This record gives sequence, structure tokens and C-alpha cells, in this order.
Amino acid sequence: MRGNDPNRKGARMQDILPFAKLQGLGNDFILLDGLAKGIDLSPGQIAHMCDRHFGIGADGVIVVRPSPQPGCAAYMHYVNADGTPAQMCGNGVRCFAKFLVDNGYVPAANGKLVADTPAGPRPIAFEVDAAGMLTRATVDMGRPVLDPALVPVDAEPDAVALFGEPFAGALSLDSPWGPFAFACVSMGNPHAVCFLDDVDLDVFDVDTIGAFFESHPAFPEKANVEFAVVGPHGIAMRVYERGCGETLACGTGACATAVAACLTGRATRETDVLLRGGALHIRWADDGHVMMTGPAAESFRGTVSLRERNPA
Ligand SMILES: N[C@H](CCC[C@H](N)C(=O)O)C(=O)O
Repeated sequence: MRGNDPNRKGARMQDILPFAKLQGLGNDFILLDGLAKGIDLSPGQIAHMCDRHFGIGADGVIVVRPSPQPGCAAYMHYVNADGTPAQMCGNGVRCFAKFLVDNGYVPAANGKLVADTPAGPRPIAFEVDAAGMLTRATVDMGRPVLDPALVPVDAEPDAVALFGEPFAGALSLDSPWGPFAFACVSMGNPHAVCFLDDVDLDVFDVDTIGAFFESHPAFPEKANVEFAVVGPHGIAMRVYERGCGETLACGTGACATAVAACLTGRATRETDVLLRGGALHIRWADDGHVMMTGPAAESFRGTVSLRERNPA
């Protein structure tokens, strides 16, 4: 029988990777352990894995790699569902921490670790359950970057007209649905936050309008686009992510939204961002660092074939 051919089995083993599927508020990721053996995937392989019909299905892939930085537990290599890499992923880094703790790379008793990321080191304090599995984490997401040149965004100078407050990364962009005012912030990755008034976010066409602005020329590296409505219980927000589309939650987007809301007089320095997948607690600390607290959970584990491709 063909199934007993040792040569065939050898070929199959090289093409199959174990993975873990984790999520933070429904923002879901495929995690691959690259600590012992290097894992380099093509954009096509990433896109196949993330396809919700032809692959596993996810918003992105996280490859856990050794970190050269002293004091860092490991390095988080994050890739969007379309195969494009990104500098930071807030929900992803909580799942990254969970992967390290649950698999024994970091002792649960430590209660903290430092994640190395393309945006720099990110200290994390985590909670575990009775079995020592990580359940929630608070991530020091670093300082927001407000200089338009570094977001990057081709901003306009006159923010006061848009927000009633000075804001460096402000601009108004025309669209088939009228003008939209954005407050742009980087958390290591670019975000364009639009505050909407008197809009029911549940029926707002995030897919169409978000896609229009994600690739707008005003954003040289594209942008994660957030639509936010400030309310009595926090900031409701939906997000169209760069390289992915709408996700149920976005940690860096929640941080960017909270910072923009604070700077434009719409919120205090501590608030809940209410996403479709749940709430993230954001505190913009006095030292300028943004602290993000939220859950992380494992959905399942499995093995994935690297030979498969999406049909053309
Ligand atoms: N979901 C991620 C953001 C991914 C950002 C990525 N789409 C980009 O290109 O910057 C988060 O929780 O922060």
C-alpha cells in the first residue's frame, strides 16, 4: 500500500508543521514554534494557512523565534493574513506569552516576561489559572508615536478645525461617502482613528469604507483603520486591519484609539475599548507608556501541510 512507503512518509514529515491556534477577543492567530528549528514561510504559505476555507483560518501567523536581546523570553515574528509582516500585534503578543507559559518555556510562577518584537521589547505581566495556564495579561505597549512622519501619514497641519484640539497626525480625507477626519497614531504599526458621532457602529459598512482608507495614498505604509464611538461605558470601536480586513479586535488599534480619544478631549487616560470580540482595558500611564490588559485563550492544536496552496 502506498501509505507504507517509508520514502513517502519522510517527504510528508518535512512538509508538516505542528501549530497551536490561539485568540485574544476573537482576534485569532496560528502560532508556530520556531525556537528549536527555524521556520521561514512564504507569503503564499502564510495566506494559505490563514484562509478560512482552504487552510486553518486566522487573522495572522506568529512564529515564536529565539531573541538575541538579553532578558527577552523570545521574539515574536508577526505576519498578517495576506502574508505581509507587521511591526506589532497587541492581541497577538498576549497569545505569544500564553504559548510560552503554557508550553513551559516561561515558568508560570514568574508572572511576567519580556516579549521581543519588531517594535522593540514589550514587558508583560500575566495571570494563570490553577493549572498554570495563562488567562490574562497586561502588556506595556510602549509609548505612542504621534509624529506624522513616523506613523507614517501625510497629515494636514490644521487639526483644531477637525478635532477642536491640536493633533499632529490629523487629516481629513474625502471618499465616495463624504469626508472622514482621522487622528493617526503609531503603536509600532500605523493606525488611523475616526471618531463617529450619532452612528450605529453595528450597521456601519466597515468592510467597504475601511478597505478604501486602508490603502489610501495618505498612508505610505497603509494603515489599520479604526471607527470609534465614545460612550458612557467606554469607546466602542470596529477595525479594518491592514493586510487582513475587519477583525473582531485589535490591541494596537485599541491603544491608538484610546490615545487619540484622550488627546482630542474625548476620554480620560484610562478607559475600556469595547470591540466586537470583547473589551480591552487601556491605561495611558504617567510615564507615557500605554498599558493594555486583556485575555488570551487556546482554541486547538494540530498539524498543517506546507505543500498545499489555495487554488489560483
Ligand atoms: N491585530 C493586531 C494588529 C495587527 C496589525 C496588523 N494588521 C498591521 O498590519 O499592523 C493587534 O491586536 O494589535
